[in-house]
Amino acid sequence: MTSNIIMRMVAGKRYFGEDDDNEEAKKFRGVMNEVITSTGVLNPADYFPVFGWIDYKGIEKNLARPEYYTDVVIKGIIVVMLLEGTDTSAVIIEWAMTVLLKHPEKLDKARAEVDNLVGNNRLINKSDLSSLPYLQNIILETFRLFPVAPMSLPHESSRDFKLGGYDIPRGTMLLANAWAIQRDPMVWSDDPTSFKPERFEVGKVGPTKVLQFGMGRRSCPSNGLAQRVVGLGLASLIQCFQWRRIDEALVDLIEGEGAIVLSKCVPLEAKCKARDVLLNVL
Ligand code: HEM
Repeated sequence: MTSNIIMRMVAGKRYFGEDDDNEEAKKFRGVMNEVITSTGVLNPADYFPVFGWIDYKGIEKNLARPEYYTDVVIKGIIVVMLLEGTDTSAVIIEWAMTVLLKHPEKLDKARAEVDNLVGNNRLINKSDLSSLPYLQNIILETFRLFPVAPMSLPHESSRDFKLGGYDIPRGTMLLANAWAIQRDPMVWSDDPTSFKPERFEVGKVGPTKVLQFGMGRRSCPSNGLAQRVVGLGLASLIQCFQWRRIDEALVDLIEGEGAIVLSKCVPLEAKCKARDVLLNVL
């Protein structure tokens, strides 16, 4: 879904779904897999320059270093949109479904909210999202516990400054540990490691404490698009299907390692059954 949205924006084409058997679609999916695998990894040389000199993991030799805007750079921008815009939204929807399957009573509450608002004879659309506060709180709580970019993206200090008593020289790479901040008991006093969408109910903790899109002038430029894609994606899954765990075992919350995007270690597997609304509208 997320790849199709971005590719429709970039080239007016879809490469997943009904028409996914043609050669162009196969080639596109192959290229995307390769790009996600090679750019999603953390490069140890960013943290310890010595790894760059010996080109540990062979990452450096694959890095293009463009000097000016060419077709290659423009292509790079499109690839950034695909990279930043597909995996991120898909991963957070997967985490949200994971925690909801772990807490079926919260899934029931979200389904009741969607059913009450939308009913049984139409599919949810983007104008419904602002009237679904519990769904929004579920998304916020998922972002809090499983920030898509747990260390944000690397920034660089533009001048010397002091932070927490440390001197930080100009040109230092700075990473904000959103994962730790969002589980910090000093900020989240009410059981910070538990999944509690209710903590964001009006009058309690403000949503601005969650840094899911970063902060400042380099924060995510697609914040609005991403919120709508994640909201509509998750709400549609809840509205259209009845979800169950594949067996009695609890769903695991184990995080994958070593990537910029925080995905699950093992992809979520679940059982689903179409709900009446799908039969009514299709
Ligand atoms: C759930 C979805 C998404 C999340 C959680 C997310 C999160 C982030 C975060 C944390 C950053 C780094 C901010 C910082 O350095 O302070 C970022 C940057 C960025 N994101 Fe997103 N993003 C999402 C979706 C998207 C989409 C859909 C696009 C494009 C279509 C996109 C494009 C970008 C770009 C281009 C940057 C770099 C901005 C810059 O360096 O100035 N993101 N995003």
